Amino acid sequence: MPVCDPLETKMSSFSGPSMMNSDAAATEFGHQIRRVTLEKQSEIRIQVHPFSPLKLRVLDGLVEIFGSELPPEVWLTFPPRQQFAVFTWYGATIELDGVTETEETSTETPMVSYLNVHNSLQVQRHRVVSSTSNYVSSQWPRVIIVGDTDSGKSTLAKMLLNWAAKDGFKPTFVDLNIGQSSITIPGTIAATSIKMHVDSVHGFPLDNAIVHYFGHTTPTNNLRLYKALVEKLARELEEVFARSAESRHSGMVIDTMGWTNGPGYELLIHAIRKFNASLVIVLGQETDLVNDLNNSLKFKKNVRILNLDKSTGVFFRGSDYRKTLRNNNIKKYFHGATNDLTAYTKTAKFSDVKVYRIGDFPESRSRSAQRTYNDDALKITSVEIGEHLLNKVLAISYAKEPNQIISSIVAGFVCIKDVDIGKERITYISPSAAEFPSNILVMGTLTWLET
Ligand SMILES: Nc1ncnc2c1ncn2[C@@H]1O[C@H](COP(=O)(O)OP(=O)(O)OP(=O)(O)O)[C@@H](O)[C@H]1O
Repeated sequence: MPVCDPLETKMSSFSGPSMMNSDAAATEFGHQIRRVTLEKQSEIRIQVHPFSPLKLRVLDGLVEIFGSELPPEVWLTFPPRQQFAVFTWYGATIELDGVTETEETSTETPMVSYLNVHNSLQVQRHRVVSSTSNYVSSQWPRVIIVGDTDSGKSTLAKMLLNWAAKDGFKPTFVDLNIGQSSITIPGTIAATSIKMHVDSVHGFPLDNAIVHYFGHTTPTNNLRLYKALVEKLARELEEVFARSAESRHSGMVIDTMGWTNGPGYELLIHAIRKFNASLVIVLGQETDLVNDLNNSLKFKKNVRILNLDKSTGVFFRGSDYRKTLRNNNIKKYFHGATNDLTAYTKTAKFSDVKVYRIGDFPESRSRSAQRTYNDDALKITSVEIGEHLLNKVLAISYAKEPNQIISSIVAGFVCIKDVDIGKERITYISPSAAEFPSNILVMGTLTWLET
């Protein structure tokens, strides 16, 4: 990677499947091995076929996918639908095997401006490491990325994390994007420390993630709960930073939802304040948003706002496609990125588990209309086990008592596959055979119908 001038209690074994490899369906669509030569500072933008994986290997030169360098000569299998760019700083040759939905090469990328940001963060990190000033006054980088949906926020977050990890730091990734979560399933507010580059196929590490279950893919179902979980996560990370100088100096990168007006804007300001962000990156042509942020944050010390171009390579994802991606994300949790893991099917007596919900919300999104369910938003209510739980994705809480549910992280998730009222038993799938850490399960509106 070239250096440009600088600008001024954890997820347990329920955390999902580990790495795997699969050749799966490529042959069904016929092998089409081809070479692609990339000139310096160019990228090939790929959307993998919806039903067939794509294999890719590097023949010559250094390439990276969103900041994660690919090993030479190793065939990597990318699952159907994955969208990514293979970028090279100095030129490279790669080989592709399989069918792509779309494929285009481009030399017009904002990568230099993104790398400039990384270099300025590195200057900040090194300054903090060598500083003798006290904990409170040390300004380690806390970056929050905001912008419209499909502006490339998660992608830039990955780059900044990967480049920092490559330079020997261990930044924390904070994922507040409940609609298209990156760390684990949708509906979660989570953070994880990035010790190595983020795997281009399998995504973020889950073993040490701090995960809270919001349970919905839109914050409007319970704005107060969303804020409460953001605040809780921010406090938990402060504790981590107080204990670990390495994490503290490495700082954090926060990914947000693409909702930037009205209540969405308020949630952004709330997150900027609670995580004490030092740099707000606004992606895309967002003059109004930049002005609003400048206005809202003018009395907040030590926060800089930087507007960067969005990459023309970012894919637009309509609402149906987003739904499909959410389903894929849950499927990945239970069955692995390349679909070659079998989840455990288990049963439990009704009396073995207790299901709770937080606040008042409509059980299905279609019935929610525009109603805002804010009364008793943080009230914990016991849920009777019944057929309404079919296909619901429930979080396994670490809480020992119901009143600890909001403040507790979750160990993982199960999906309810059958409810036998007569025998008073539920059947569920889980990525782990381990016992639950407590008998408390948390329900939201998230469902998953295996296809
Ligand atoms: N340069 C690129 N080439 C190809 N694909 C890209 C590129 N940049 C981003 N993408 C893809 O475009 C899609 C949208 O990008 P990303 O998830 O970063 O946007 P976002 O702003 O975080 O979206 P949202 O807020 O809606 O979740 C992703 O599938 C990502 O992998």
